[in-house]
Amino acid sequence: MRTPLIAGNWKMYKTRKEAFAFVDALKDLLATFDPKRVEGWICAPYLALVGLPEALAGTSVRVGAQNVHQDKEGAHTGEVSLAMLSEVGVEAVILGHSERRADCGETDRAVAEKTEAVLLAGLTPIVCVGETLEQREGGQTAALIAAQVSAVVEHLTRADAPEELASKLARLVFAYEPIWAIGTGKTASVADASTVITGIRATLTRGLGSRAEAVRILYGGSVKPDNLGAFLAERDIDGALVGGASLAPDSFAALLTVAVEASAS
Ligand SMILES: O=C(CO)COP(=O)(O)O
Repeated sequence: MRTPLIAGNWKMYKTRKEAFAFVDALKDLLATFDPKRVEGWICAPYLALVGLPEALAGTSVRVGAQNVHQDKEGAHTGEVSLAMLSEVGVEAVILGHSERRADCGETDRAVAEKTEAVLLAGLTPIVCVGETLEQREGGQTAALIAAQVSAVVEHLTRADAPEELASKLARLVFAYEPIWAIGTGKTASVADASTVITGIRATLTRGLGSRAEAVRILYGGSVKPDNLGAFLAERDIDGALVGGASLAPDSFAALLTVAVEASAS
């Protein structure tokens, strides 16, 4: 049984002051219920990460980043390494978000290398895949998503991959985020999301065999507390990657509440 995961992606929102005010308010809300049966993650901008895990201590909410460089260190101006993230208590990293693929030209290859680096460093990668509206309307969704997922799996399982990687593959998380559903208020239908996510698991199974069963696959794109339950009711959808609705403490807590209820039913 896979543990449901609700990951908030704050994107480029919240100063440090705002981030810590959010945590204070969230802790008050979490005092009244225990979201232990689900994992909650807040993926904050870099500057807000410092001190955030300590501020969340005592809750079951953990902290992630939104990107990382794949190299251990080096001449990469403006980049941040896994050692730097680990040192401040970051445990997960969102990789290959469509906004980074578009804004920063991040390729499938770079996303695959970052995924390997994150796994080897003992953190959890949340690998994003998704199609544009044009690609969906052109009937390319299934092939495109399979290619994005395969690029990662083939890299992780290539002949010369480090041996220790094999034992870490079950910690992978994928997020299916149709680009046209991000920040638009228009979600994919539950049936469409489920079809794509079932396809992702099939691609994972071809590459990883039985280890694919442990991989969690999230849906992302205009998820709110009132539509989350329908996605979580699907067998292959293990949680959500949430932008806008993760920014307010009450709606993030409401998302966790829905996930707890879904996991109990
Ligand atoms: O991009 C997203 C999360 O990574 C989704 O954003 P919204 O929930 O605001 O649509």
